[in-house]
Amino acid sequence: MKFGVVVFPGSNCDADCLHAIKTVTGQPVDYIWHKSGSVDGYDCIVLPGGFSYGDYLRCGAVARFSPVMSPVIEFARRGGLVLGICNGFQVLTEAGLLPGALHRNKNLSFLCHDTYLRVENDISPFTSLASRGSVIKVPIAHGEGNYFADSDTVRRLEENNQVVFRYCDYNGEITQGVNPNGSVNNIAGICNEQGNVLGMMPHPERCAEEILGNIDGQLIFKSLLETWQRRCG
Ligand SMILES: NC(=O)CC[C@H](N)C(=O)O
Repeated sequence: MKFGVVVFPGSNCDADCLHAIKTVTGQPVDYIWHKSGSVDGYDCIVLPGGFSYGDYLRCGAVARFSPVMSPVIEFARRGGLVLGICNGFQVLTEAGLLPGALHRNKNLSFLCHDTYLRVENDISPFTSLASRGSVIKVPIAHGEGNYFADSDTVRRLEENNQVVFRYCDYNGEITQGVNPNGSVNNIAGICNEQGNVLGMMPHPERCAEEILGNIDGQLIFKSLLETWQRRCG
């Protein structure tokens, strides 16, 4: 399985993603410069976190027009696996690959701390090794992570099982104060209707090795590999 990590001007989690993928999956992984006109030969494209184009206009609003995004959109439409983390999630909503938008955090502060996530969908390619209702601890680091969509869209996301991760407490309960940024329905990550595109605000690459004191983020990378091996191996 071959992974590609897109590098936009201002990406700052590209190296962490590449390292985590290589370490956790043992699979080949390349950087893909944002000016690239092709993503041929890759099985999973990762849009990493950061401050692409300095977050000008809105986070992800400029990166969405990078040359690489046309082949990424085409790849996603053909069913290719695409993972957007934090700024990558913002790029995916701007590109129309995922519905809704990421607004400024409700307290208008940049937030950088651990969060607990309840796995709501255990059949997605990104969570196939989890069980529904299990809880993982994954850090956030964002200023615009307040997920918003109109009520019809949110209803559709819930009905179609597209909410993959929800902010919760360490027990998996949705209690007062566990929603860090004001996201509607405590949404921390969603997938598209087909399930091959995931956007999540928390950073699994920052908690994927023992030395970091938390390996919960491995779930996403190991699930991707497991899914790919089951489908194509
Ligand atoms: N870590 C990130 O990807 C941050 C994304 C974006 N720059 C924000 O502040 O919301």
